[in-house]
Amino acid sequence: MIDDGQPTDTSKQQLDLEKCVQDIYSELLAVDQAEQEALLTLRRPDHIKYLHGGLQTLSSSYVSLDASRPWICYWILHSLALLGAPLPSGLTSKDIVAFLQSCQAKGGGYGGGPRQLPHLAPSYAAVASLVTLGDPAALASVDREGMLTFLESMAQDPQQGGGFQVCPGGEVDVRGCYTAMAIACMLGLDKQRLAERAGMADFLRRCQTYEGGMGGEPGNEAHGGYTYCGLAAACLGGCAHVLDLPALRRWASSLQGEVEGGFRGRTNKLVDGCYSFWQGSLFPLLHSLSIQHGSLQSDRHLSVTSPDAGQPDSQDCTPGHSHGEEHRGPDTAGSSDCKVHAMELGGLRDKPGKPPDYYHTCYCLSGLACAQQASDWILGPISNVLKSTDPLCNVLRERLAQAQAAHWRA
Ligand SMILES: CC(C)=CCC/C(C)=C/CC/C(C)=C/COP(=O)(O)OP(=O)(O)O
Ligand SMILES: [Zn+2]
Repeated sequence: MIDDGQPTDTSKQQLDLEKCVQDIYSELLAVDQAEQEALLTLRRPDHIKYLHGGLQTLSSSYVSLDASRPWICYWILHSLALLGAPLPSGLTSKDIVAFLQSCQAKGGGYGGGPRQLPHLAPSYAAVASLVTLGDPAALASVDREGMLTFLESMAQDPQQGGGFQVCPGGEVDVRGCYTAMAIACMLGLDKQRLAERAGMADFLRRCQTYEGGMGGEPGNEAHGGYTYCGLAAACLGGCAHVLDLPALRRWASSLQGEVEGGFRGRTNKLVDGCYSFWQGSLFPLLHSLSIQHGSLQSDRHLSVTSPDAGQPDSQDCTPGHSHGEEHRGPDTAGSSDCKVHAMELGGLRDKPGKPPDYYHTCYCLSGLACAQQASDWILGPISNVLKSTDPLCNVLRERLAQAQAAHWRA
């Protein structure tokens, strides 16, 4: 493209965003310590209120996200779990299990809504929701046998390129690999056998690009969401050694916003809160794979275990598109909207100037939890500390351990 010196839409948005962040910093510096602490305090009650509002109408609303109802359920439940908050009054775990049950397909797997055909992405969201709920009835509501049959039927012939299709006739991409592996991990199914059946190691190897990140399918641009799916799937399937991990780490580091902080999803795009998880969680995964000093351990399987899982099956838990519709196309960040305290209603968002949504609330909090777990240092008051999440399945570590123990006993 010829550079005519005129700012492009993206570079204008970038400048707006940088100005906005500078305003926020100046504001922080201008106030005394007590006020600074208030500005840096995670507003739990507001976030919880916002999340509760979304769950109460789960079975009747979200017509425009009709194929994403288990996702909405997961985003809200996991956000509440990270915040250590209960379900809203008047809604029980039983109600949510019943709703997800209505999305479970006859032969196994979950659709995006009641009576829809099964798809791997809402299947992941439904299983992760049930693990997050944590009670025995929630876990028992999953047709594990049926799910295994569904997962096996999505595995593609390695001779034809391998990988997992997301639904019958659907795309074959790294989301398929990730959701199949994460579901198998949460349900205590044989991940290794599934990964081999789909020739997953070679499929994932071919998704890594010259930049070091991974695209959705071989030949596609490297993107944070797909790189998370690719690396986490490789870790879960025990084949991370096929990836060029130092290159992946360099790429992920290079996508940090130098001025405004946070992460962007791909080269030359704007930072966005949800990449705090998609990109930010790559580092704990890489750390666990022991490439800290630029060299890999000689162990071929490079397992990552959930440190506090500690259950018989946890050794085995080695380390959609559902980017909410509201995510697309960043508007110009209006600087009057950009003050730290401007958002009064709870929820987290893509960037200043955007409205909050459940998807961004979930992944901003998940990214924050990963960052808190990775260091001894907490930004803001100690009350900002969130519950610990498993960076592979992105459910609370304690709930994953509980689910795995339950399968072990069954
Ligand atoms: C568990 C699971 C199924 C995860 C899905 C992972 C994920 C978020 C994939 C990325 C989706 C995508 C095409 C984003 C680009 O949106 P954009 O062009 O609006 O954003 P950008 O400008 O930031 O690239
Ligand atoms: Zn986003």
